Amino acid sequence: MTIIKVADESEVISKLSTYVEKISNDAIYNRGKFYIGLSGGSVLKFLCESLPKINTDWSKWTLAFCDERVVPEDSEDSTFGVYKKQLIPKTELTEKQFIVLKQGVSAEAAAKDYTEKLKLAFNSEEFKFDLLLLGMGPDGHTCSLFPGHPLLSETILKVAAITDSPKPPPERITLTYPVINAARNCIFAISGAGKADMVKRILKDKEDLPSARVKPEGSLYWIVDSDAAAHI
Ligand SMILES: O=C1O[C@H](COP(=O)(O)O)[C@@H](O)[C@H](O)[C@H]1O
Repeated sequence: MTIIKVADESEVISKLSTYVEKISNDAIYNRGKFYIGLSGGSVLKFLCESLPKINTDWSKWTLAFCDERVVPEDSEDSTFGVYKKQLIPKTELTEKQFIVLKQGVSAEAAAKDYTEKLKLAFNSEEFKFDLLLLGMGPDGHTCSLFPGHPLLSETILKVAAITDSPKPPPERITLTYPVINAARNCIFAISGAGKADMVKRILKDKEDLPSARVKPEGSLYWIVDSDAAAHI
């Protein structure tokens, strides 16, 4: 694990640009494609600012979601809805490159459908992402994997439904650890004093919280600004 401490949110954003540019270009050079998993919450804002700055072959990108809320695409809670408005117009990406949630079905049906879409995208039963961009909530959750939730032990499903998310909205789908931990790279991007206690509990005290269970086969990076890193 590599912990990268930076001054502030703007440096989190520029560090993210550097890493995503390098990892995407390495993947495209070595395998001709780049598979990335995006998160919502604060990471969404960081990515909408950092991704347009990078130099890459956008046509080789396939973008999926580490988690997504089961809401209409035009809802402000829809993670894809925000990327559609705030990222796509600033890059050469097209909507077709995003693997999106099926609309108008239950969380369980959406998770099954998302699994099938990932099988097609990867042309495999194994979903090996080049990069997952992750956020961490103040309770230590990542993706839609929350402390104490039974989904933390999921080993069969690759994409699971959750209908009792403690953070609204309650219905979501999420990648599970077998997929997360198969990734070639995972990056957490964390900013602000509101995350400082949890950053300490995970990175210093090594508490067994959802974000601490991200231990990919590949590389793990935590980009943390000085407010979030205040206690480590
Ligand atoms: O609900 C969610 O929360 C986490 C963390 O969000 P943050 O705003 O505290 O950074 C996010 O990573 C996840 O994708 C999202 O659905």
